Amino acid sequence: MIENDLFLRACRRESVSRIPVWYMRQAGRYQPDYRDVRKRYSLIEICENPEICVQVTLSPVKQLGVDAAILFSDIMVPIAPMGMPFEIQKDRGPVMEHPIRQASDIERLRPIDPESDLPYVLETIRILARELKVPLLGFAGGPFTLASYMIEGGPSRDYLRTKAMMYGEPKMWYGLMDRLGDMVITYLRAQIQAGASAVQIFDSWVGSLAPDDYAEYVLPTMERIFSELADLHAPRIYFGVTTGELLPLFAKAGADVYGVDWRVPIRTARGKLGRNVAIQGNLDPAVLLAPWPEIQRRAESIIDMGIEQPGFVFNLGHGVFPSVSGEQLQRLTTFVHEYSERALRG
Ligand SMILES: Cc1c2[nH]c(c1CCC(=O)O)Cc1[nH]c(c(CCC(=O)O)c1C)Cc1[nH]c(c(CCC(=O)O)c1C)Cc1[nH]c(c(C)c1CCC(=O)O)C2
Repeated sequence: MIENDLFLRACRRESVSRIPVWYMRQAGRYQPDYRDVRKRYSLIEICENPEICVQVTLSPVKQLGVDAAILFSDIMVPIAPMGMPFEIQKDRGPVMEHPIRQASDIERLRPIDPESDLPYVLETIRILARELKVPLLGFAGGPFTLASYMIEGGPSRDYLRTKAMMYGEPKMWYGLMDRLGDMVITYLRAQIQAGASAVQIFDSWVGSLAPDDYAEYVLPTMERIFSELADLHAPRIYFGVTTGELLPLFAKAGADVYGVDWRVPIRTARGKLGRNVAIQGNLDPAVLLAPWPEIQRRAESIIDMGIEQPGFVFNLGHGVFPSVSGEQLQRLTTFVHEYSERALRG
């Protein structure tokens, strides 16, 4: 039962008494108890075991006092039931056994049925929805970001194979975008119907595209995804990294909230996105390694810009990383609550 709905109110641009805060990748290796669990289970085994997955999802909420939980999973989880096995390699990320190389690799991709393909994800969400006092975020990867792993075969810096297909084999590319768009719609609808109160699309690597190419090759699929999720009335968040030049096009995708990284100031992001959406972000996670006064100074500046208009959620500009101190995150969470409460009182 949700008792603290600040996050949902901010996503809907309603008035709040203080700014809600959560952190991307708030569950992970910076936590000693997460590292203990990972000694016994792989990441995928955690995701496939509702009892463990619930505890991993709950632990940062209890430890940090954040205003939202995010389902512990990975963007690659629904790719396996589409017919593409993968593994998560330590300190590297997702690696595909047989990356996409030809049209038949795309044609053989299957639609997912979350209840039969991913029952453990929906069971985890149902348990969390009963136990949590703050909203639960579900999530999926963005089609471009997912395609980059499926085509490159693993993490990439320049996405050469992905872009070669996008620019040179548009029929194949749109066939892949259509299938991944269908999967994201089906997967997020199932997460919301199981109990997620909001959803986020992590399109982490889409910032590698030029605006015209994003508009041509990716935006139509994003418009379809957000439009197909509208009737469920769960806030839809769209996040990417290095997306400053894409934001005017991001605004056309139809999300309710846009997550931005530290490269674009909140005020500038609002200018590019327009006034009728909420903003989430955008502390550079590396700042968490600086002394507390520097963290506080930057958090104040972000909050001062965030509260200039209704619809602001404090977050990092990308995920928490392993060497971050849990104590600093705890201190930052308390600071955001206290500083924003005073600032909003005027
Ligand atoms: C690009 C991406 C992936 N997965 C995800 C993204 C988008 C978010 C982002 O951009 O950071 C999404 C994701 N994956 C994971 C989360 C955590 C959710 C939560 O906070 O509970 C989230 C939000 C678990 C995970 N997924 C992964 C970890 C790493 C720790 C581990 O292997 O246990 C976690 C906590 C593995 C993974 N998975 C992926 C990569 C690149 C890696 C390796 C990077 C790393 O090692 O941190 C793909």
